Amino acid sequence: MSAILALSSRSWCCGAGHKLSTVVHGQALFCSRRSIQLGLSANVDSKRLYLPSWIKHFVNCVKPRNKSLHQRHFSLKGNIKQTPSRLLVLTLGSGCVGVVTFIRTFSNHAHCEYKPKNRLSAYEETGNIPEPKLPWKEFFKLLLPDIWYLIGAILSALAVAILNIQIPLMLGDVVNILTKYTTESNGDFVQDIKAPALKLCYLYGFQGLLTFVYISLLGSLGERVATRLRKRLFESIITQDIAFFDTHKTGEIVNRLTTDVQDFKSSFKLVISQGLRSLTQTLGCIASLFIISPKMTTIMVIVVPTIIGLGSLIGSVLRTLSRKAQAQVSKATAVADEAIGNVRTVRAFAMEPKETELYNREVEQAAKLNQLLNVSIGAFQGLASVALNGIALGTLYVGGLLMSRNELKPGDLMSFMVAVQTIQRSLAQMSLLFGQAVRGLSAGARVFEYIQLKPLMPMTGGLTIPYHTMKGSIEFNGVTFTYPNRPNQVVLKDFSLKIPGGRIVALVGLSGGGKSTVAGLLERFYDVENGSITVDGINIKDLDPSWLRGRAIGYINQEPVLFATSVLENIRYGCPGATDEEVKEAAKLANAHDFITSFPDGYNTVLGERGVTVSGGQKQRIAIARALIKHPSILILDEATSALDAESERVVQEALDKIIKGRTVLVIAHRLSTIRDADVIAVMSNGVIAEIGKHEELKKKHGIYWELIKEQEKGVHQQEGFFTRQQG
Ligand SMILES: Nc1ncnc2c1ncn2[C@@H]1O[C@H](COP(=O)(O)OP(=O)(O)OP(=O)(O)O)[C@@H](O)[C@H]1O
Repeated sequence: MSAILALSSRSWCCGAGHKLSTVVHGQALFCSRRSIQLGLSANVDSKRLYLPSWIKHFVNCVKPRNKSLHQRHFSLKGNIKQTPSRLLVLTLGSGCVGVVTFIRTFSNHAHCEYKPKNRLSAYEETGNIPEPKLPWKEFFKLLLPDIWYLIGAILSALAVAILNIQIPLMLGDVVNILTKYTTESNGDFVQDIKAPALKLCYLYGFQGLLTFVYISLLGSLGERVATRLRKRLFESIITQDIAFFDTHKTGEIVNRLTTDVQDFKSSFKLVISQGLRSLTQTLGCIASLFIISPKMTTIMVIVVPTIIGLGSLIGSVLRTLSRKAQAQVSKATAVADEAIGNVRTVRAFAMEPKETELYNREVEQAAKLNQLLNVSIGAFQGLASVALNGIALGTLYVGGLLMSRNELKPGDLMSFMVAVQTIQRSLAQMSLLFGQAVRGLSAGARVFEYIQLKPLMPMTGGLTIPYHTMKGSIEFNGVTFTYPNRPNQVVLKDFSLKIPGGRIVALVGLSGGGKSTVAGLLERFYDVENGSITVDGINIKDLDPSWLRGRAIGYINQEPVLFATSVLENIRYGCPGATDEEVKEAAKLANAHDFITSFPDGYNTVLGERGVTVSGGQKQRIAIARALIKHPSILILDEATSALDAESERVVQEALDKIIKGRTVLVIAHRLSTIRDADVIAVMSNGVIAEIGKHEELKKKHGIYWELIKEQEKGVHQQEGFFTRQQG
């Protein structure tokens, strides 16, 4: 549409005024890559209007020659009646095409809605979740430390806008002098043009300088705010309750830290720079218009608000669409994150094609939504462009009429048109910014949603028990527990267990009986609903959680996770202040020193992501050293050896036997042979303790424990038979 308009306006006029048009448009644009892509058509629009040529055409039309006023009026009408009316038809026609495309794309989308029925259902957005809103108060608090950057940027952006309002007026003065010299030859042109031309030069110079100032200030402000936002978001995420991580996917969380913060930052910068500038220019230019011609301005004041109203209506549809598109991108990222994070499992099941298919499907769905969003934004901008160009044509028509009646000077019409074009460009930029602002607002709302999420459990604060007085006795009193994400399944029902200080208590039982849940509750990963858990008689809710987890309890589970750093730092993770010697001591106790020193880089050997570059047994012993270095009074061994082969199990078990001495130990084990010597064995079934006693006592009872032993012996025999058959 704009191309047609540009071509038509070119064909109207004789091509003069290009230089002037370049100067008028020579403003620094400050957009993100995305907004430039989105805004291409809008920017092209404004660049192709060649206003001075329009004016020249009009000046030619109305220039007093040898015609009567009536003749001039008639010829003007004839000239502008045909071409602009054709243009208006074309303009409105292309606008209709835009509307039809917009509606069709929406209806197409309704047909190809994709409903995954696989593991992706975990990422499905529940339709009833209310859209988060940006908490403005919180946001301003975050801005406060850099308020001077913001004030500086706003003031310089406003100054640029005010200069932009002045420029059309100055251009009008220049054009009036130029027009004077096209009809008369007496006078000093250089002298006459000097003052307004110099003024224009100063204005352009200042405009360039201030543009540099506000862009630099905003750039710095954006980075500082985004950094603060990321820090606060990460701190909030990492301190959330474990229940939060049961219901939120890693990819989705990471997306908020990366894409959402980035989108919010870009939008914020754009809205302050271009949005504020465009708004000021629009308001300022409207004031100028009133000064130049109140008649023409009145017409504009009626038309423009109607267009803005329609724009807001379409905008609300775009907001919903943008939210859907963002959620879908998060979903695709979450799929990739899970597949890459578990690449060994994927490889082991030869699921690469399935994972690729799954990811492709999600990415395509995201692309579809984003394309729809872009098309919709395009349609929106197209319509906005139609409206704005219509305004320009209308102004030209009315202005021409006033000129033909000598009610307006050519320079004034020039000023009016440049001001109108400034308004048009500003409005086009604002419509372009709208899409970006919508994205930014919902991205910001998503970021603040997590920042404001308050965990139910504190990270610090509460009682601590001095190391030398701590006995480590533990008591579960009538504990009832349900996982927050599965409220209908009661995992522990009135569960009671006493673990005297310095004793070893083993928890055994069928899979899913609630053994790991008991360990998790002792670590206070979750709070119990009914009953209590005490350490040395103190309810763990009254104890300092960071002391409880960081000092009092050492937790070793079946699948320890190591970090992609050196062995030394991995062990030191258990006690950040530990010396190298203390790290080595802990490694020796965990039977890890020898294999660590056999690595070419020894303790400085860097482990792969999640510790993939060491064997299962080695990983487990590094994890034991990491738990030991904090000298915990209580040890939880949750299936610590069950993932290991017989040889690794033996070495790890040796290490465990050494470290459990003098500590209160809760052992959870499947292999009953490993807990025979425990002081007490508790057999769990369906969330309660079904049997309790020593190994021999329980065996004699011929109950669940005895059944479990029989089952395991049968399994061992079957395994032995299998190997014998294989060898035979
Ligand atoms: N994070 C969780 N969210 C919801 N339910 C859970 C969660 N973790 C475990 N459960 C459920 O709680 C019940 C007890 O699980 P738990 O892991 O404590 O059993 P377990 O006795 O340790 O099993 P296993 O011997 O197989 O490790 C199971 O039904 C399990 O599905």
